[in-house]
Amino acid sequence: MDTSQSATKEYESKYPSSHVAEDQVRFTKDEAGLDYIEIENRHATAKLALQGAHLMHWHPKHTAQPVLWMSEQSRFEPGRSIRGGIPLCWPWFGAHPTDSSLCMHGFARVTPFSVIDIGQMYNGNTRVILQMKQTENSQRQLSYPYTLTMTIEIGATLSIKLSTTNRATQPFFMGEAFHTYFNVSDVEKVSVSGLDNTEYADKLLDYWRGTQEGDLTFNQEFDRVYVSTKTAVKIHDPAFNRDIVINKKGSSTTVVWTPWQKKAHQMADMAKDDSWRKMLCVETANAMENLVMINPGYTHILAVEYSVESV
Ligand SMILES: O=P(O)(O)OC[C@H]1O[C@@H](O)[C@H](O)[C@@H](O)[C@@H]1O
Repeated sequence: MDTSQSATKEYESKYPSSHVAEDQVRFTKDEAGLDYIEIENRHATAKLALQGAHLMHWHPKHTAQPVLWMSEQSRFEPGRSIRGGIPLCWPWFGAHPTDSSLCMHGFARVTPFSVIDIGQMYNGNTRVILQMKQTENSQRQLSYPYTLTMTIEIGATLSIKLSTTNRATQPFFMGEAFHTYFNVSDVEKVSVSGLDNTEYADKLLDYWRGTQEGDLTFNQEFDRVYVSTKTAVKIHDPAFNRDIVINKKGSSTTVVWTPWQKKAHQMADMAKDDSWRKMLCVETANAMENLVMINPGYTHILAVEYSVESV
């Protein structure tokens, strides 16, 4: 029996009542013990890690190139975040507001999730519902009771919903983001529209505040948090003959980041070549003054839909 068969058997015995779309889904496990779900349906291929509900690959069949970028040097280890794809930042974005010893971008991206359901949709899409497990590490960092559920629908478009329910008796504040690494032809040859006239904090200038004029283009390290913006954003990539369209709901912040060579080469999980040029992060977020307050018993949903248009 190969690793994927035994992982599937293990899954079936754990989740006997789940509606598994067997011909679309394969469960695998690597040597480090991380679990993955590989999906192929008539619209797309995808792969996700259960640690961090982390989508690593999505390639709609109507486009020549995958949409998500993954670092070839990414490490796959329990408790370590994966470089590329869609890391999930929760329940804070960036550094923890009061305790710098806690991990950057929150603990969700290094916490295992359980499978709640996997099913085939009427339109041929595959929907995966995952819920974050409570671990000693997560409880140490957030003692409030909550439920965090991620719903990922894989098709010609990709829809992701992160739902946070406050199960405590007092309100709680949180930051969050889908920290998506997009696969681009060359970061210097793409532009981003949809943020014209939007206020931003520039992390490279100690959070200096400015207002965006026109489309974004990139010729050096770029790290800006665009605040109080709910608009759709497009990545125009003429060399790949496509636009990537990012439509969002429940998000008031968009973060745009490219490390450029020096920073990319300082990162242990990025290659010391030019592969950083093939990525651009456009993150659907709630951060800074757009933190979300959830009242007891209420649920907040952060949602995004990615689609690819030929140009
Ligand atoms: O290395 P990490 O923790 O995944 O963060 C990567 C980047 O994430 C971006 O969202 C931040 O704006 C950057 O400042 C940061 O460098």
